[in-house]
Amino acid sequence: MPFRQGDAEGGMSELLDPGEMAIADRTTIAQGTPGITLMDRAGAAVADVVARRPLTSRVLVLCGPGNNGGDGFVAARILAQRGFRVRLALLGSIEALKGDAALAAGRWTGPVEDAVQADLSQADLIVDALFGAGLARDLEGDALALVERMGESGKPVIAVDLPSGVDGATGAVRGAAAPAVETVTFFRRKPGHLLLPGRGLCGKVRVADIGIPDSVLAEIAPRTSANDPDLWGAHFPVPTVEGHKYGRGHAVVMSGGRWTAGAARLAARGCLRAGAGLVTVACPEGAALVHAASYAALMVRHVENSGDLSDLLVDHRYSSVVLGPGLGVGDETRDMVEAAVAEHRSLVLDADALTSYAGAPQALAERIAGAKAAVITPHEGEFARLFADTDLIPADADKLTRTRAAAEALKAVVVLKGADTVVAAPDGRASIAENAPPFLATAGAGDVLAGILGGLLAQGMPAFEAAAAAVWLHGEAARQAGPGLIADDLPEALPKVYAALFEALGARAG
Ligand SMILES: NC(=O)C1=CN([C@@H]2O[C@H](COP(=O)(O)OP(=O)(O)OC[C@H]3O[C@@H](n4cnc5c(N)ncnc54)[C@H](OP(=O)(O)O)[C@@H]3O)[C@@H](O)[C@H]2O)[C@@H](O)CC1
Ligand SMILES: [K+]
Repeated sequence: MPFRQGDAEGGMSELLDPGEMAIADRTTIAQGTPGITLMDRAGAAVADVVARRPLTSRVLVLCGPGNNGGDGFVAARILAQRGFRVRLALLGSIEALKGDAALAAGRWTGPVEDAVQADLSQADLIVDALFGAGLARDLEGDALALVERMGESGKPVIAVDLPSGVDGATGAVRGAAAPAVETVTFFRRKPGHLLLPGRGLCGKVRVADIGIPDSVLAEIAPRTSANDPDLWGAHFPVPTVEGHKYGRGHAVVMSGGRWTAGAARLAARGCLRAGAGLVTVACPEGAALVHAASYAALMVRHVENSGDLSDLLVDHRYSSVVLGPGLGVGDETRDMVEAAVAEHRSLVLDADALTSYAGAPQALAERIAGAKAAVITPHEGEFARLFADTDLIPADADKLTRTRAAAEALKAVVVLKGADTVVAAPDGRASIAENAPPFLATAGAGDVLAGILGGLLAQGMPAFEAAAAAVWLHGEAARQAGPGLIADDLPEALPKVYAALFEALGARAG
C-alpha cells in the first residue's frame, strides 16, 4: 500500500473533519468502489505498518463497534496470514456489528475475545481500532476503562485513523486516549492530528492511499489546511531581478518608549528580514537613540503620540503598520490604531494594541474596518481578554472554531498563537501550524512574528496567506536556530529559511 506523507508533498495539505471524510467516503462508493474495498485497503495499510515494526510477533487487535473496528478485523486477518501471532478482542458483541464492519468480521476466522476482559500484557504490540471518525461523545464505562488500560500497558500502540478518544475535528481528548507510536489515517489527515492535545498522542502520522480519488475534494471544498508552503507559496513575494525596494513596500513599526523599545526592535528586525523594501521605526524621542544605533538598515522617525503618527502616515507609501509590541495599554494606543487605518494600508495588531480593546472587540472591528487588511496576533491570554464578557466566541469551543469565530466577528485575519497556531480568515479558511519547536516559546518571539507579518503585508501579500506564511517562517526560523534560541536569533535565521523556501517555490513553479 503506498503511503504519502501528509506534510511533505504537494497538494496534501488539506485537512478533513469527520463530516467531510464521510462525504469523501460516500462519493467514492457512489462512483463504484464498494465500502468493503476501502475497508480492506485501510486494514491492509494498518497491517503494513505493524509488519514494519521491529520485535513484533504477538499482535493484539482491539476492535470497536463501528467501521474503525472493521479496519481492525481486516488488519488482524492479513497479519495472521503473514504469520504473526494475532489475538483479536472486540468491545461489544459480534452480532451487533453492521455493514462493512460485519462483513470484515465475517472473514476473521480466529477467536474473538471480549475486550473488557482481554489480557493486554501478552502482546508485543496493540492495534487500537476502537474508535475513529465516529467518536460521538466522551468515553465512559468499559470503553474508558479499556482505553486507560491500553495507555497504562506500556505496549507500543498503532492507532487506526486516530488514537481512540481523540476527536478528529478538534484534537480534544474525550475521556481518555492512549498515546500511539504511529497513527495510520486515510486519504487526508484530520484537524485532530495537528491540534493539541491530539497531535501529541498520534506519534508518527501516516496517510494511506485507499483509493479515494482527489476529485472528491471538489465537492467537499475543504477550508482547513496544514500550514505549509502549498497553502500560500503561490502568493509569496519572491524577489525578482526587475524588483525595486519601493516595490517591496514600506513598513512602519511603532515603538514604545526607551524602557520598552526592545519589542519594536525585534519586530523591526523581523520586518526587515522578511523582505520589506523599507522599514521605519516610529518612536518617542526617548527611544530614538536605541533604534538609530541598533540596525543601520532601519529608518527612525520621531512620533510621540497618535497625532504625530497620523502626520507621518499621510505619506501613502507606508503600506503596513505594526502596532502593539511594547506600546502600553490605553487610550493613546487605541488612538494610534485609528491613526494607522487607511484603505491602502494593512495593519498588524499585537499585544498591547489588543489588550487596549479588552472586552471591546466590536469597537476594534469598527475601528479597523477601513483598513486594506488587518491581522491580529493574540496569544491565548490576549484572546481571552479581547473577547472577555462577550458572547462572540462559543464557550468551550476548540481552537479552530474559536479562531474562525473571532475572524468572522472582527472581519479580520486572526492568528491565535501557541504550539498549534491557528490562522483563520473571515471567509472561513483556516490553517493549523505544526512546525513550531517547543523552544520557540520565548520572550520576544511574538514581537518577531508581528514584524515578519508586517514585512510580508508591506509587500502586498494577501492577509490570510501572509499570516500563515509568517507563522510558518517563524517556526522554521526557530528550527534553524535550534535549542537555546532567543528571540533575537529568529530574524537572523530567516535568510537560510528563505534560501530553502525560494528554491522549493522555484522548483514548484518550474
Ligand atoms: N470514511 C472512510 O472513508 C473510511 C472509514 N474507515 C474507517 O471507519 C471509521 C469510521 O467508522 P464509523 O463511522 O463507523 O465510526 P467509528 O469510529 O468506528 O465509531 C462508531 C461506533 O462507535 C460508537 N461510539 C461512538 N462514540 C462512542 C463512545 N464515546 N463510547 C462508546 N461508543 C461510542 C458508535 O456507537 P453509537 O454512537 O451508535 O452508540 C459506533 O458503534 C474511520 O475512523 C476509519 O477507521 C475505513 O474503513 C475506510 C474508509
Ligand atoms: K482508533
